[in-house]
Order: sequence, then C-alpha cells, then structure tokens
Amino acid sequence: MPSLGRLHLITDTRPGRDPLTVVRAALTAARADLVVQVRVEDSATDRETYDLARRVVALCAPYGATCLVNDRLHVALAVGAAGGHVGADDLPVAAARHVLGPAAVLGATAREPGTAAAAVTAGASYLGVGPCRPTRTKEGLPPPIGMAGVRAVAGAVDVPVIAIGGVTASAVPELRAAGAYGVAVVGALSGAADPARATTELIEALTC
Ligand SMILES: Cc1ncc(COP(=O)(O)OP(=O)(O)O)c(N)n1
Ligand SMILES: Cc1ncsc1CCOP(=O)(O)O
Ligand SMILES: [Mg+2]
Repeated sequence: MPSLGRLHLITDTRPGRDPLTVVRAALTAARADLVVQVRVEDSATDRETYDLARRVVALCAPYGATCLVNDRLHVALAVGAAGGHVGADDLPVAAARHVLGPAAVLGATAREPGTAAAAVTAGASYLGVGPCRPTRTKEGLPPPIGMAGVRAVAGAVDVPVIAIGGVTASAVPELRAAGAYGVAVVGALSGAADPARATTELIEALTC
C-alpha cells in the first residue's frame, strides 16, 4: 500500500460552498500528497454523494492523489475510491474493514488512547484525532483535546495520526511535535481566499 498523504482535504458541502473548485486548486498544489475525503451533509442523498465522489475520484486520478469517502462505504466501493473513514455513529471499524477489504485505506475517529488502540486492532489504517482545536465547521463536537490529547493518542498507536479540528498552517508545527503525521482540514482550504496558496502553506508546514 502506498504511504498515506499528509494533507487531508475534507469537502465542504455546506450551502454556498464550491467543493470541486477547492479540490481542483488543492490538487494542483499538493498533487500526490493530497487525500480528498468526500464528506457530505447528512441530508444529502446517496445519489448526490455518489455523483460528487465519482467526480473527485476522476480529479484525483491524474495526480496520483487519494480519494476516500466519509461514512458511506457503499459509495466508496461504487466509485472505486481508495477507502473510507468511519466514526462513532458509523459502521464499527471491523465491519468497515470487512466491507472495504484488506487493501483499502480505512480511517477511524479517535479521541483517546484506548479507543485509538482498539480501532487499530479492529483494522484502521490511520486515525482521525480530534477535534484538537476549536472549530465552527461541525456542530455538536466534544471539547478539543489539545496537543496533549494528540500526543497521548499518537503514543498509543503505530498508524498515522491525522489531526483534525481547527487546523491551520500555523498550528502544524505543534501538531507534528505532538506526534501527528498529517492533518485534515475543511475551513483552512474551503474558506481560503486562495486555496492553492493555502494548500502550499500547509504542505510546506507538513513536510519541512
Ligand atoms: C480525518 C478525519 N477525522 C475525523 C473525522 C470525523 O469523523 P466522524 O467522527 O465519523 O464524524 P463525521 O465526519 O462523519 O461527521 C473525519 N471525517 N475525518
Ligand atoms: C468533521 C470534523 N470532525 C471533527 S472536527 C471536524 C471539522 C473540521 O473542520 P475545520 O478544519 O474547518 O475545523
Ligand atoms: Mg462519520
């Protein structure tokens, strides 16, 4: 399996956003270092999710970038995505691994070392860890775990830790120092005036 990209762009499908324009811009800057996670609103239909994911897979392919699908693993399989991401309200990790198969990339959300280690045992190939900082992008989240929380999880597992929640380029050095392998962002790219430039800044912070 190729190594996991360090910058995960999660699509912002809130009203008024233009996720495909942001994906295109990020791909030109990050190329194969980019992982695009297709994440839609809960109210989106499977058909809408499929149509978006199919387009993201096609955009990623020429760059060798990775496309994952959040929650809806049947969509991941249908569009030929590299894998998916599951959390507490989704299929259990072992069931997700069963659905996707042994070669797929499978991410799982974790906030503390015990659940993180259990997710890896169940078949997760990376962990999404957070929210590490305050964010307004998703409602109903538990309190941020901070750098100490990221460090605790990273110390407990041997798979890549992807920090999520309020991540900006300026936060990347302390996240890396805490053991994060990479970061997942919505607002840092979706809300950027120049998403390609913002992508370059994140990649430089992640690879310097
Ligand atoms: C990389 C990454 N980490 C965490 C999440 C959150 O997943 P989940 O807890 O299932 O919440 P939703 O995104 O489904 O609302 C993620 N998507 N990606
Ligand atoms: C889906 C999700 N899960 C935890 S934080 C988050 C949203 C992260 O968005 P942002 O990068 O804008 O803080
Ligand atoms: Mg989920």
